Amino acid sequence: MLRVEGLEAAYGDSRILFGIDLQVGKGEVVTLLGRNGMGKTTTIKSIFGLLKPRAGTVQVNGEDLTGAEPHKIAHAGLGLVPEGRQIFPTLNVHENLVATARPGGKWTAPRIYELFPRLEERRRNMGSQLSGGEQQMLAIGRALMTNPRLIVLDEATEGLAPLIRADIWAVLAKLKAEGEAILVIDKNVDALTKFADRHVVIEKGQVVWTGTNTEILATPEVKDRFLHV
Ligand SMILES: Nc1ncnc2c1ncn2[C@@H]1O[C@H](COP(=O)(O)OP(=O)(O)OP(=O)(O)O)[C@@H](O)[C@H]1O
Repeated sequence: MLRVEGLEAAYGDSRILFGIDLQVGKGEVVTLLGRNGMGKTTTIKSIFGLLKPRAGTVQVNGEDLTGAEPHKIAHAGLGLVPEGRQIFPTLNVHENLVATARPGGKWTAPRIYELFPRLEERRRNMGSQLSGGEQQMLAIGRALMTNPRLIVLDEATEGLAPLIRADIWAVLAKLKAEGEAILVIDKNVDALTKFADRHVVIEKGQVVWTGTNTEILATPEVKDRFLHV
C-alpha cells in the first residue's frame, strides 16, 4: 500500500530526515512515534508532496510517487488528516465533508454521521463554530470522504481533552476493524498499543526502532529511551 524507502528531506540547508524506511500494508495500523521535533511531520509532508524529498522513494500501491504533487498523492489513495485540522471555517460541517469528497467508495456523508453522531447534530454549524474535538472529527470525516486506501493522521488528538481523545482512538479502532489502513502519528503510545499492528520510532530523522505491537509491549525500554520527554 505505502512503501517509503531511504527518505531524506531538508528545509534549506537544514537536513531533517536521514533515510526513513516505512511501510503500511492493507488493513494495517502503523504508528510513527518520536519526541517533539524528531521529524514526524516532515516525514508526512515529504510523503504527501508538500516538501520535495532530497532522496529516497515513496510508492503507493507499487506506483512511484516520490515528490509528486499533493493532488496526485490524494488521487493515488492517500488521505491526510493534517496537524492543526485545517477545516474550512466559512463552510458548514456538511459543506466541509463534501468539499473534497471523492465518491465511489464506501464512505458517504451518512456513514460519516454514523461514525460521528456529533457531526450530524452540528451539520449546519460553520467550521469556525466547532470545538477542537468536533473539528478533529470533521477533519477525519473529510479525509474518509475521499475514500482513501490509507488514512494518515498527524497528531490527531493533540490539545484535546482526555475524554475526546478516547473518542478519537475508539473511532480509529473501529476503522481498523472495518479493514482501513491507517498511519498514525501521536505521542500517546499507550493508547495506540491497544489497536496498532506495528510501530516505527524515529529520532533525529532516522528510524531507531521498529517492531510489532507485541514487541513494543514486551520492550518497555523503547518507551523510556525514545519516547519519554
Ligand atoms: N518549515 C520549517 N523550516 C525549518 N525548519 C523546520 C520547519 N518545519 C520544521 N522544522 C524543523 O524540523 C525538525 C523536525 O520537525 P517536525 O515538525 O518534522 O518534527 P515532529 O517530529 O513532527 O515534531 P512535533 O511533534 O513537534 O510536531 C525540527 O527541528 C523543526 O524545528
